[in-house]
Amino acid sequence: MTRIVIMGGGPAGYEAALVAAQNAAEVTLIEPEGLGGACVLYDCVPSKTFIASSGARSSARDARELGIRSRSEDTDVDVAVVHGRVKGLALAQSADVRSRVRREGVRVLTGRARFTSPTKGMAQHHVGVDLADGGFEELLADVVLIATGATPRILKGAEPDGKRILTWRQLYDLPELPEHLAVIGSGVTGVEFASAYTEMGVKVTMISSRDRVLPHEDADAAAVLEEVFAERGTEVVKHARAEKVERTDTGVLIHLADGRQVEAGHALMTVGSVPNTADIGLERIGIEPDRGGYIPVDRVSRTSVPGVYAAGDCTGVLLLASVAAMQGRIAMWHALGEGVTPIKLKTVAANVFTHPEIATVGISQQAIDSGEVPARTVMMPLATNPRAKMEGLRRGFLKVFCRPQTGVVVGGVVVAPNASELILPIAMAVQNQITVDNLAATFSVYPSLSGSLTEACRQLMRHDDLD
Ligand SMILES: Cc1cc2nc3c(=O)[nH]c(=O)nc-3n(C[C@H](O)[C@H](O)[C@H](O)COP(=O)(O)OP(=O)(O)OC[C@H]3O[C@@H](n4cnc5c(N)ncnc54)[C@H](O)[C@@H]3O)c2cc1C
Ligand SMILES: NC(=O)c1ccc[n+]([C@@H]2O[C@H](COP(=O)([O-])OP(=O)(O)OC[C@H]3O[C@@H](n4cnc5c(N)ncnc54)[C@H](O)[C@@H]3O)[C@@H](O)[C@H]2O)c1
Repeated sequence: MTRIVIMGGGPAGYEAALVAAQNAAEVTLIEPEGLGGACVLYDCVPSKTFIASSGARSSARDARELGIRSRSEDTDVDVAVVHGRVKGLALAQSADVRSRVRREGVRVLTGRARFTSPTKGMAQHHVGVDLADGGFEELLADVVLIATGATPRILKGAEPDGKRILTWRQLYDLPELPEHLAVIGSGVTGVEFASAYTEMGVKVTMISSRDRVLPHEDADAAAVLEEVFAERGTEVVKHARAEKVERTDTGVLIHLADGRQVEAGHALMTVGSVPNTADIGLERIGIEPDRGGYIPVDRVSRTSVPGVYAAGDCTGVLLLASVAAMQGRIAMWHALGEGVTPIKLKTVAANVFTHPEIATVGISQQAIDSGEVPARTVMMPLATNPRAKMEGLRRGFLKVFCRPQTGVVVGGVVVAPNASELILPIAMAVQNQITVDNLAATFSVYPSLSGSLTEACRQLMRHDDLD
């Protein structure tokens, strides 16, 4: 029986454990915090639960435009209930994962793992576990999966104190909503929290080191978000690199690299993450992390050392729960000799959970505009969609990209309140190489937002095949 040891119980680790157990391996999973990992306990699940509450407040506000009013004009936020719900749901989800992996026969150890192999190049790997109860156990493994994830990056001079200067993991311990929150860093994490707190009625100031928010996402989508921020009074301070965050009597003072200063009540640091790869004994087996500390892997999750795989955020390959889980499963299928398709990043659908949401899949507009990928494009504003009008949606759009000659769909963007759901047909088209003609001929419900997808595809059909 193949002995498999998995370091880390996040989506990469626990999904791998399930696959390995189902394929008759002897599996031990080591995790110090709780199953589901940082994803379930601190990052993805809590933030999306908080965003669900902020979305409920937005719906109450937006309902007024549709003629529905509550007796009081004010919508109160019960922070204790919101935070309690966030933490409770995370713990419940973690417990669900724990019972699922246990049911499959996985041995779970609560502790911290590291390589303890005496020399490099051994056929079997030694993994030492510093157990939470103070004990130590050493395991012998034929295959090891490193799935240790990442933690919030700490900016020197802006060390979080959990009171006024916060990482996103400390937000749900605040006794009240901040009066004025400065969000430092305008990547996906930063804009999701900026949007959620804006929708909660908090005054928010975004500190963006670039000329726009979401520098790595679709520029038109980022522009929509900036419009919404402007309409809701959320200021975006651009070309602004925070150098230091200082505590004051009433809150925080943020010192920017160009000498500007921004005052706020609380500062939320969303300046990226660092992989948890420093203290796991990689040097003992001969794995050299890259400059960012990430573990290099190939498309079936192999590291440079035979029998050692890595998956998830510790590899730096698209930091998404869905990708982490797929890398973990692929690693196990490969290690156990099952047929496996290498991971295809161009088919990954992702969503930014702002208000409105931004969902993307496949080739980006930027890759097309730069000439890197030849494609025809269409952009349909939702404002012309009948269902959007009925729902009072003024902003948002849908983009579809296809190959110039064949019409095969290669990518798309959706900006809409439920973009995370609307992206699926485009993702299916990209994954299965479906053409715009096929999508155009598909019945969509009338009236529906997805009607804009079939309409977009009809527009892309109108072309000269001899182009
Ligand atoms: C605020 C936020 C929101 C996000 N929202 C989304 C989202 O909506 N959708 C999405 O797809 N992705 C989202 N992500 C990204 C997603 O959370 C990560 O991609 C995902 O958690 C990666 O899974 P993982 O298994 O690699 O690592 P993690 O979930 O980080 O799990 C790794 C685990 O390894 C454990 N560990 C560390 N060191 C050791 C050791 N030495 N021994 C044993 N165990 C160890 C840790 O305790 C941790 O529990 C979000 C990220 C952030 C920061
Ligand atoms: N909905 C989701 O799926 C979701 C949500 C959150 C995060 N994630 C994943 O996590 C990844 C990381 O996102 P992230 O936003 O945490 O990190 P990031 O590294 O993408 O963004 C951090 C931002 O902070 C800026 N920054 C760094 N130092 C700064 C400073 N001193 N002052 C001002 N700005 C500074 C950087 O320029 C960057 O734009 C994403 O790419 C995504 O894959 C996904």
